[in-house]
Amino acid sequence: RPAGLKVVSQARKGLSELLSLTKKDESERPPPLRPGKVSPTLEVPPHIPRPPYADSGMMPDWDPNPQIHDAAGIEKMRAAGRLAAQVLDMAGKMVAPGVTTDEIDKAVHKMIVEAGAYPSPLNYGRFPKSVCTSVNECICHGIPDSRPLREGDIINIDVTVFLDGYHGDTSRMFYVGEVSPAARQLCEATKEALNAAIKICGPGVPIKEIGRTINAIGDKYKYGVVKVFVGHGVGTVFHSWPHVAHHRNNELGVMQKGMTFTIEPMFTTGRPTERYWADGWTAVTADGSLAAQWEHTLLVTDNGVEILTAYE
Ligand SMILES: COc1cccc(Cn2ccc3cc(C(=O)NO)cnc32)c1
Ligand SMILES: [Co+2]
Ligand SMILES: [Co+2]
Repeated sequence: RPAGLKVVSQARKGLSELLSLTKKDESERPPPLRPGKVSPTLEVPPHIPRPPYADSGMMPDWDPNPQIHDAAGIEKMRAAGRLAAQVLDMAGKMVAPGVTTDEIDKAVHKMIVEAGAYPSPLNYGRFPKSVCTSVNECICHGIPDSRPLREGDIINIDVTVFLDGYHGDTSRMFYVGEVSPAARQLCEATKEALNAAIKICGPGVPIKEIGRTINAIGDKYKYGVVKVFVGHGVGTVFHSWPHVAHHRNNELGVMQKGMTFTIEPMFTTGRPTERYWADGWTAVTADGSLAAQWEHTLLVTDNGVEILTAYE
């Protein structure tokens, strides 16, 4: 097709897409396309113990039982949490303008495998990469790709490792160069909410107290509190009971000594409702507002909780 005509047809396509953006109802708009390309899947050497879904790509139903450990299990959960925190720290040090999330994925994959562990997200529900990288309006489960990070971006890096039969799961926010005060406040407030929730945890405490505590902080800053994604029991399986809601709720269940679970609140600067990219998986805020998330894996102790994924 002569170049001139091609330009006209592209302009027409762009215009119609622009017009479609003016439509009020978000669901009428075509789902956003991923800006980058997802690279081929990386291998994990066969000698490394792997979770059952590693070969099937299944996303198993959540185990209905809490993950409660004896002394030996606690030691293994400590080791998995420690490795996850170390890998996350390494990944965070890579964050800079021009670095792609695919490069971060490759470095995370390498460090986890060299530690003799399996990167838990890989092939979990057919997730194609070894870490979740959620940038700006991406709420969680962002898939690493060829998009270079840009000055002013905020990024959540979510690392889960499967070490010696136990998962450790943690995530943090990182700034790409200088970010706006509004973006910074969102990230700090979300971290404040996670820390406040951790403080109220302990044996016998109702799990719903977590959501009450986090929701109150979201309200204080007038942020959206994401409801659709929750924290979870974690241990020999990636996800189990309890569902740990980050909003006010009436879920049953209390924390028990020896139990391990995550708290992973997500706040948004706009409305907390999600929509999905054309890949059908990547959850982004429907109104394009920024989202932030922090996550720790916790162990309920005699008088509180131990943060298994703590970092200096
Ligand atoms: C394209 O396959 C997808 C797309 C989205 C989500 C998934 C499933 N999944 C993958 C990684 C992952 C991490 C958690 C977690 O608990 N983070 O703290 C939960 N689900 C997860 C697969
Ligand atoms: Co996580
Ligand atoms: Co998690």
